[in-house]
Amino acid sequence: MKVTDSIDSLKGIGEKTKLLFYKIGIYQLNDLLHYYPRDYEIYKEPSPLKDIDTDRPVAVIGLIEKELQIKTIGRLKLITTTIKVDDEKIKITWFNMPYLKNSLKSGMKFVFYGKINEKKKMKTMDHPQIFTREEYQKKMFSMQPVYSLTAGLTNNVVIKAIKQVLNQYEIYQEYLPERIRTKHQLAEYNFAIQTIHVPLNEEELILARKRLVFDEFFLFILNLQKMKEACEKLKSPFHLKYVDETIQLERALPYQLTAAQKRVWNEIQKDFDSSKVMSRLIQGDVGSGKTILAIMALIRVVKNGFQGSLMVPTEVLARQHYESMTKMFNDYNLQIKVILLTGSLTLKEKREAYQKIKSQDVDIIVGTHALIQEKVEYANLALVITDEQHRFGVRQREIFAQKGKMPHILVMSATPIPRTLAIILYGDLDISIVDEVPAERLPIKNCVVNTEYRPTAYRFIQKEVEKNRQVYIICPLVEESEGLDAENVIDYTKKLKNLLPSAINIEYLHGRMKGKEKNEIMERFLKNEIQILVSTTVIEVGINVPNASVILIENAERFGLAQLHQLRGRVGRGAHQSFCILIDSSSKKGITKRLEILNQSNDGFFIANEDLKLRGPGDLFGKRQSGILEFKIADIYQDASILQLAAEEVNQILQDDPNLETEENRQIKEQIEKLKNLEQINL
Ligand SMILES: Nc1ncnc2c1ncn2[C@@H]1O[C@H](COP(=O)(O)OP(=O)(O)OP(=O)(O)O)[C@@H](O)[C@H]1O
Repeated sequence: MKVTDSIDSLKGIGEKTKLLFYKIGIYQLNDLLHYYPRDYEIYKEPSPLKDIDTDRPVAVIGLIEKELQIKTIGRLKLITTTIKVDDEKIKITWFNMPYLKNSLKSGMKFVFYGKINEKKKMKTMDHPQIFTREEYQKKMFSMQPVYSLTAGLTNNVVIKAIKQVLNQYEIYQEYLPERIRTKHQLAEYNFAIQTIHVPLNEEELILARKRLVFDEFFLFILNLQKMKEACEKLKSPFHLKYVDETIQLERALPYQLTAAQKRVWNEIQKDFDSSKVMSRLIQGDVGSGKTILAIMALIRVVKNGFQGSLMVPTEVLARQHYESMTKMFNDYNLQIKVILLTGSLTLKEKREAYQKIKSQDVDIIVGTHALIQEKVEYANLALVITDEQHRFGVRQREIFAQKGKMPHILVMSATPIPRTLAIILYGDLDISIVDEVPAERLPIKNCVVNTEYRPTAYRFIQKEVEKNRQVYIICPLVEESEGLDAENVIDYTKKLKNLLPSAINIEYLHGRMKGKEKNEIMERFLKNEIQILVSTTVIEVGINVPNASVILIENAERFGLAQLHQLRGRVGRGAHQSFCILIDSSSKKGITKRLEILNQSNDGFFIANEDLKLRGPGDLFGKRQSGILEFKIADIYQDASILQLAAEEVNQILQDDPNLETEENRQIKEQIEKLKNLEQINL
């Protein structure tokens, strides 16, 4: 057996389970070993209720006060009871486990393990695990990994599969020099992989995690540096002379570019003036006006007779850019042809698009990942604009190099990272910062409230709609989900429709809808035919509807701060006063404190820094920032100090041995090659 063996070479994994593993991106044993847990259940000593101040599962010893009740709702069986813990009552609900009635009787004491919530001043626990005290004693202090799953695949199946592999192999060869490991107290590689999946205690887990985080950063930075070296030597085959159309557009815009936008535009122009291949990152807070800079760069390219492309993370956003660009080019009579290329086009539409791209019948191609698929042949692509989620890494550059020439690259990012980190993480790119928002913008007014505030919020929303404004409402879930106590867009929309006058058009949007439906909803929202859009976080990145003035975020406690900041950035993009209402459905002090940070500031950098302070380093289970340079295990904020160390080591190594030729460094080189082949490296 080898790590490159297929997942179904394991015992107990047949065709059906194999496909479930495929769904979460696990094809080979190697993928499985690098599929790290998203969390761990830690069975700590049962705590007294008054000491519990966390949103993590805990164990409590409870006396069953009432016989279990069974209620059937459709196909769902709800089993409820109340337990008494230190003179306080907790309402317990299980789902579809009617047999519990036989073993859990009133007057008996058990250990209940689960999350404690508070609903209408009553403490609740949904679907807790139950143990006798003896059983719990045995389990105490053990840790169980929790993996991200897909419907049909259980945590246990993943655990069993991983254990099979771990039991069989001395999996990997250590490749990191002893010197580096000792200096930074890094655990051995095999130990780290083993322990991340089967930790014996928290101390070992922290060690294992540190090693894997270091590796992830180390290899990532090493690759970036190599890439930078390679790029610096490249001469661009595209000579892009200055064109008048960009200045004409700038003059015709309904607004003045901010000083920051002008500065960044100059930096881009300088790259074009030089003979090198541009690799530039434009970093700017939400709504700072990065898009117009991208458009101006595209115009310069097109007016030099070449093609440019804009690649974004979602179809909804691709369509938005496509439409606003087409309109802008028509309005200003720029004679530029734009085409949309996304996964949801029909085969026929795709074929037509490929043809037009190949014959240079179109100038600008806007789309999702579909843009870099094999079948797309560009006639003359000179500029690729992408966002940080689609890091335009080695592989993509290679694809383009194979397809022809090396285009200029512009990466856009709204991630607020301090400059020192940005320099490391985007080491291959020159950085431009749009550090200013348009002057006439009014700062967003924020409030963090609990669920009792909803009626007031709805009255406020109604008034805003009467003023012709529009509203986003964000819910974490698409539909009601077993065991998850959070708002969902489908029921929420129904509820709002009943509460608000029928003249107000309320619709919902979520990621599981078909592409066509999503487009239709977004188009209607853009035209103000829909006034209230109840949505999941599909609207998170880039969506631009300047007339929207309110965003209400339900279960705000469930989101990371960076994500909330992104969501909030959907309003305050026009001249209207905008508002962000964060509904905190938990009553935990720590969480509210976190949300308070958003209340204090609209500045992404400030928020990221405060968040970091609050979480403190080494907080293994902090909410990971989503959407930022997706590392498998590392978190750029939380692990900032390891990132620095890894960067220092890389610099040292490359300074001493640029081609990684010494015996020690050759092993590192081999590891990179191996991981690249296994697609296990974040490039
Ligand atoms: N200098 C300016 N003055 C006034 N409005 C501007 C200016 N620059 C851009 N805008 C407008 O501000 C809005 C937000 O700009 P844009 O969509 O480019 O933001 P962004 O930086 O891409 O933000 P996000 O990261 O949230 O997508 C748009 O409606 C745009 O037309």
